[in-house]
Amino acid sequence: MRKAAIVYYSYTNNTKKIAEMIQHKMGGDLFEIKTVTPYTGSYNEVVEQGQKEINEGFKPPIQPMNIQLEQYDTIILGTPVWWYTLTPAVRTFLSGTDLTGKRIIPFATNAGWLGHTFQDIRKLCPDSEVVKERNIEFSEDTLKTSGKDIENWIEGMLK
Ligand SMILES: Cc1cc2nc3c(=O)[nH]c(=O)nc-3n(C[C@H](O)[C@H](O)[C@H](O)COP(=O)(O)O)c2cc1C
Repeated sequence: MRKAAIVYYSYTNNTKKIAEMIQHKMGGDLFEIKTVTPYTGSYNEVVEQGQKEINEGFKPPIQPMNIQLEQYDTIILGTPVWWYTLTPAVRTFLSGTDLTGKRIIPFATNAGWLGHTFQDIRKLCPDSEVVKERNIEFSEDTLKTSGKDIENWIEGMLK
């Protein structure tokens, strides 16, 4: 496998931790998706704002990422689950980036309600090969999915 790009968005760092675990185990380049306007306010306020954005299909502007896509044939894509789907910032990234012909390995961190996250990612990347998706559960900031399962999944990516 050629070098992979690990692209992720993370609001409370769970997804970031998994992205870093992947990089530590198999190498690759890390790219964080950041919104131009950060989410502010209490957690519950962000949960409410997130609901509104998901319902409206809002795509928040994201900061330039300077990712040279031609260097990668595989994109490992990490998103938290917000209201049963991918986060608005990851939607912006997928809508604005041509991933034709790329292999996409998505993972989603969540608190137990994955919803239709992977189906929605597939719809946004009709010209990519979306494979080996992985649901990773946390309880607040404690990892619930077994570390061994995650390691096996990461090792399986190299095959
Ligand atoms: C706006 C918002 C909506 C959320 N909606 C869901 C959900 O639908 N299902 C779920 O299991 N967890 C949901 N969560 C919890 C997060 O998916 C979970 O804590 C995730 O690991 C956070 O990732 P992060 O730390 O990388 O931001 C939501 C959190 C936020 C802030």
